[in-house]
Amino acid sequence: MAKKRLVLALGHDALGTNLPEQKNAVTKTAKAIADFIQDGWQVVITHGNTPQLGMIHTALNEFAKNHEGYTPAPMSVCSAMSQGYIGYDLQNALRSELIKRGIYKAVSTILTQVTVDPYDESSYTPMKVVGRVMNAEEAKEEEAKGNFVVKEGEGYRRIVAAPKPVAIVEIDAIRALADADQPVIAAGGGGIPVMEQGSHLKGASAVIEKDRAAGLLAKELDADVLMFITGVPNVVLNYGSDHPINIDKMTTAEAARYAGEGHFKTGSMLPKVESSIDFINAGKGRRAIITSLDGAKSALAGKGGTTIQ
Ligand SMILES: Nc1ncnc2c1ncn2[C@@H]1O[C@H](COP(=O)(O)OP(=O)(O)O)[C@@H](O)[C@H]1O
Ligand SMILES: NC(=O)OP(=O)(O)O
Repeated sequence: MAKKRLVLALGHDALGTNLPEQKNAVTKTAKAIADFIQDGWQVVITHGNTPQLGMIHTALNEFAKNHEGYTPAPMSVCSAMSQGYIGYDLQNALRSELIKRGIYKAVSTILTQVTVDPYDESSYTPMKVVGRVMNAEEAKEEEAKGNFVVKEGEGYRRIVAAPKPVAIVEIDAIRALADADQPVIAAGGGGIPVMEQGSHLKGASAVIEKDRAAGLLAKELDADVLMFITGVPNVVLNYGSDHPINIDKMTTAEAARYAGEGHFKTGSMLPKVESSIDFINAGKGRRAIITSLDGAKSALAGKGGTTIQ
């Protein structure tokens, strides 16, 4: 019997937000992923990247500002670096966990590019926050360069467009590894955003929402389950109020209705729910799960978490 395919989208909690945190977090995350593999799932992993991207972008660009001979690094190059860095930690943690369990499978990371539409409407309303907190003077300098900033507390942070993912360039390579039952990490950070210019792919100064890229990945791979591992065990209604209601199960029609009523926050829960609806409606017998790392195993077995079907 063919193995069932699981696309896992890892959020901040599963990765941490700096070097030591990530080193620790991936050890725990790898155990959860190894459990799925041991239980017979074929696993494809994707992940967020904004803390790592911010760290890399700040380090390179601040250094270049103050040191002759160094040039600033574009967002797309930093995105590629973040895929390499996160993939490196994750694939080694998972490889090690699998070996401990007597499972010998190559674990790889595919440097993944995702095409975006240069006229995507997100260009007009940048919303993805990246990088360190700046003071007012630095914020002005960014704006003078044509970049956008947003006020956050006492400081400012850069915001970039989050265009919709159109196509995953390396999808055939990802599928080949998944078909060979090799765990593969792909489309990290939503994929490196690129624009098609004839045969050339030009990096875009944007960040694709990883939840939307995860949905596309799951659709393209015809996955059985799309699971978002995030900071909460359940999706709730009336989020942020004093009377939240846990959702255990919802249909795509119910999910769309709740989304329309404003229960899911833009840029955090909303893209997870919308990607789930899109993934489920594009095939048969599919389900999406939104839960925390601790709840992941039982949610996949049908207990706990939020399931959309
Ligand atoms: N309706 C909701 N139910 C549960 N969590 C919500 C809801 N709306 C917004 N959230 C927030 O969304 C967060 C998860 O999204 P996000 O911060 O993007 O994390 P991740 O890095 O895991 O993708 C939760 O930790 C919670 O704070
Ligand atoms: N690219 C992206 O959406 O990353 P986060 O999930 O870390 O925000």
